[in-house]
Amino acid sequence: MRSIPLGISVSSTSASINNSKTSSCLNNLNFNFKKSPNPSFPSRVPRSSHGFSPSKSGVCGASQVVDLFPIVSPQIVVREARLEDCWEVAETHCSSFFPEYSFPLDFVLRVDRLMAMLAGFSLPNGCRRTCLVAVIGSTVNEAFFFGSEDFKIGAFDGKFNLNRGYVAGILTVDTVADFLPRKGPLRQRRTGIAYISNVAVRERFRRKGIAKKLIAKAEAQARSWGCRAIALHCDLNNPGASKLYKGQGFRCIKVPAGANWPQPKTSPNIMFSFMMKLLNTSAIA
Ligand SMILES: CC(=O)SCCNC(=O)CCNC(=O)[C@H](O)C(C)(C)COP(=O)(O)OP(=O)(O)OC[C@H]1O[C@@H](n2cnc3c(N)ncnc32)[C@H](O)[C@@H]1OP(=O)(O)O
Repeated sequence: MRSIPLGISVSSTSASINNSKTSSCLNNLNFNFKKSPNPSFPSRVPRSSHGFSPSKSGVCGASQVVDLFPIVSPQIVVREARLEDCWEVAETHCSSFFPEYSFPLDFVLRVDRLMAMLAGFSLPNGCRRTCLVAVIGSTVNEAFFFGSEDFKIGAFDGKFNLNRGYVAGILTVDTVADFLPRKGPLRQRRTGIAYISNVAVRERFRRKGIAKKLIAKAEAQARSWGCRAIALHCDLNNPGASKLYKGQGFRCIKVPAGANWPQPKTSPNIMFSFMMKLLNTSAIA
């Protein structure tokens, strides 16, 4: 057990949030479909359809194989989402979190997600938010852009490039930290802790190390914002995601019994572990 500067203890073994209200919300998506659980925290974990098996002890894992033999796998670039990515971001999100939906509901979901992203999200003053994408097959000169550096449309960069590649994975990182306990009598927002949500990789691209790359980039982004830690909620019934985050150095936070601990708003049946990782701030990317 080690301690993280939050006044809470960190267990490296199992996830435990001793709060029965583990239902709750997704802070940065505007979905309102009653049928669905929180899209960021799916109750159903789609199984991957890759050709590799997860690593057993001492055996090289699938995503490690891709790291070792990059030649046989297409190049994956992780970057900030731009305007031209928005439909594929919506598709990746919906197909990963709502795989059971079929036409026409799946189409409505994608349009809803797209509108939410383009409309933008209201962020408290000083908060940052970035949607990262992992793209495959972006071969031509990445330097040729239309639009402007400083212009943002919703969660997207206002510039775009006709050679955009294909979005295979997504991740949102922000500094909103809605799910952390507030500080002091004024209940001030905690600063310096970035929050990851909406991690999704298209089913046919899973177990190739894409989520690992997205997380690494999110950590670099958080460091560049001056954050000292990064956190997330993970559905306890999502063993693949838990393994991913533990493998990347996240540890489960044990919330003290009776603590007034904010929870993501989703279906009341979903239980989450809150996971956190301290960032090595000397390694600014
Ligand atoms: C904070 C949040 O947003 S939680 C929500 C997480 N998202 C989802 O559940 C959506 C549906 N699932 C997905 O999109 C994907 O399966 C993800 C995001 C969980 C994983 O994406 P991937 O690109 O496949 O992960 P990646 O290839 O980087 O895996 C890295 C390691 O994580 C672990 N891992 C990932 N998926 C699995 C799995 N299904 N079963 C077991 N271990 C897994 C493995 O240790 C893997 O290493 P290995 O392949 O060398 O054994």
